[in-house]
Amino acid sequence: MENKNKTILSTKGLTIGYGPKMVAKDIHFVLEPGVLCGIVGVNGIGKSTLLRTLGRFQPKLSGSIQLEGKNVEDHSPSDLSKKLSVVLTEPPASKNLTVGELIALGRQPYTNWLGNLSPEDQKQVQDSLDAFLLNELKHRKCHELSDGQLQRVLIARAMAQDTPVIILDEPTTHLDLYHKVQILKMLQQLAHDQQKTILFSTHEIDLAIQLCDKILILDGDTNPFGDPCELIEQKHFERLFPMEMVQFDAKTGSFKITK
Ligand SMILES: Nc1ncnc2c1ncn2[C@@H]1O[C@H](COP(=O)(O)OP(=O)(O)OP(=O)(O)O)[C@@H](O)[C@H]1O
Repeated sequence: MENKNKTILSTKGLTIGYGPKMVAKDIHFVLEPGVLCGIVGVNGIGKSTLLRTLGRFQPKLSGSIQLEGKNVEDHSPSDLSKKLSVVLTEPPASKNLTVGELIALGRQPYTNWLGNLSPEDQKQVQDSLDAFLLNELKHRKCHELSDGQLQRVLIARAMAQDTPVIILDEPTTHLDLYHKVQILKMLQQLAHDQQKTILFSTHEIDLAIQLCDKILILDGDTNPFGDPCELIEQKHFERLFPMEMVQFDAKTGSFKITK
């Protein structure tokens, strides 16, 4: 399943932040095609800042980000839009569009300036509608959707963009447990079946442990990265929250309130 020989996205000694303000440093990870990777860490530790930096929405402070063997800064904007798609937490400005129209926007990097869809573009849009169970909602306006439905549409748009790397900021926020699992399983399937590299931030640590191939823990110190089982064995989850409040149970891979 995993392609062990080919790195698609990696960071080395990456420091992120805003102007003079450093948010996190020493971020190292290496991701291959077909890998689902979760980023976890306490509120304000820098998960969104990292994703925004990887997507080039803001500059890194130091270190390197390599995308397909090239510094991410050296990709032209049009090249980048064919390599990396980003789903951020802000709702799209284009919520007045129908589901089909919003997903078709994912094909923008490939269409002419009129935005005409070729048969290949239409196939990608249809495949994305199918994969995220959106056919029945195709003609609905996006502002009429529930949070869970809208989240599926945004991910389907990223799938239609057909980039090897997809980055998502908290794709399961506001969803009930069933729909959190549904979204994460869809992401897992997209990663494994289509060899996409998918990186997302989440507070659902127990679900990430069960579903992700890799996890990056932003902890304000060494930022461990690895297989969920490895990270459990190395007791990294135990150190995530103050023990007097919550404790990690390595047997079940979940957190329990300290009595
Ligand atoms: N535009 C900004 N300018 C300056 N500092 C910012 C900006 N946006 C966020 N920060 C700060 O950067 C730090 C990291 O924020 P970030 O949103 O990346 O954390 P997070 O891990 O995603 O948090 P959460 O889990 O609460 O979403 C915080 O201290 C935050 O206040």
